[in-house]
Amino acid sequence: MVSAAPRFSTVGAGAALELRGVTRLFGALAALTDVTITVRPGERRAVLGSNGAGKTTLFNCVTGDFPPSSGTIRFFGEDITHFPPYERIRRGLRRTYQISALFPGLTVRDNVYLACRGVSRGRFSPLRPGANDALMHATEALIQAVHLASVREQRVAELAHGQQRQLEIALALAGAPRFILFDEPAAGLSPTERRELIDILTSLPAHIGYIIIEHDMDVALRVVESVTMMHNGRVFKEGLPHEIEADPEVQELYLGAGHE
Ligand SMILES: Nc1ncnc2c1ncn2[C@@H]1O[C@H](COP(=O)(O)OP(=O)(O)OP(=O)(O)O)[C@@H](O)[C@H]1O
Repeated sequence: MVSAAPRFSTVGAGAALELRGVTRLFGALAALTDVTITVRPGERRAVLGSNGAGKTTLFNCVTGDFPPSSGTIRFFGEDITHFPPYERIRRGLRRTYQISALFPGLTVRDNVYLACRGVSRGRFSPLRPGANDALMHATEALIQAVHLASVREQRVAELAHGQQRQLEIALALAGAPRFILFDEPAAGLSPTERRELIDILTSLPAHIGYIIIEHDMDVALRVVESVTMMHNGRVFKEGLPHEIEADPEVQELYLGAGHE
């Protein structure tokens, strides 16, 4: 049955991401209250909830943009609760944003290249023979992974909205991530673009786990194996996609009237 208890907990060293008792206050407002979530390596999880449920704050706590007021966050066993964002990135954590973080005047290829260069930390030093080849190879592999090979020389400003979202996924994939936080990647996509997105997400290498915030249930429940439902800053339910979809309380709260 679907329950509010941390249903998928595998407490201990085996977790990719483990939040324990995470609370985040903004003044008197508790955006998150005592959130405990455990995600296994390679696991794909949807975080659902109405507007204001605390989903983005959850991401901000994990990335370090807004650290928790209390509680702990472990990433592959390491306590990262107080790490700055770049230390988390260095350990293989990535995030996409609702608002585009692309360079609109540059080509698709240059955007991906810069992302690979930015996270390479000298691994692809241009001063070493063949280093640039390795960077170009990584760039091309990511362009292929997000189905943008036919527009690799186009400027980002000329791309369709869906292609821009695909490019954001390529940037998140730069530098061998272990875990990605996807913030509403299907927002504003056409039905065709959504199908493309589902295809890209389900084709990611199996070792890359992710959490996806997504209001479009058709997308969210197709690309994950587990769901955490949030309400008023707390974990409300956890379950398998089909359980969450069929749950009367979830339907009442989230799928019913009033949800955007
Ligand atoms: N920087 C902030 N300062 C003050 N309050 C904030 C801040 N960020 C979030 N909040 C508040 O915390 C609560 C949770 O917001 P959050 O953005 O995490 O929800 P959400 O589930 O992501 O919503 P949405 O689906 O609308 O993006 C809301 O009441 C919001 O107003």
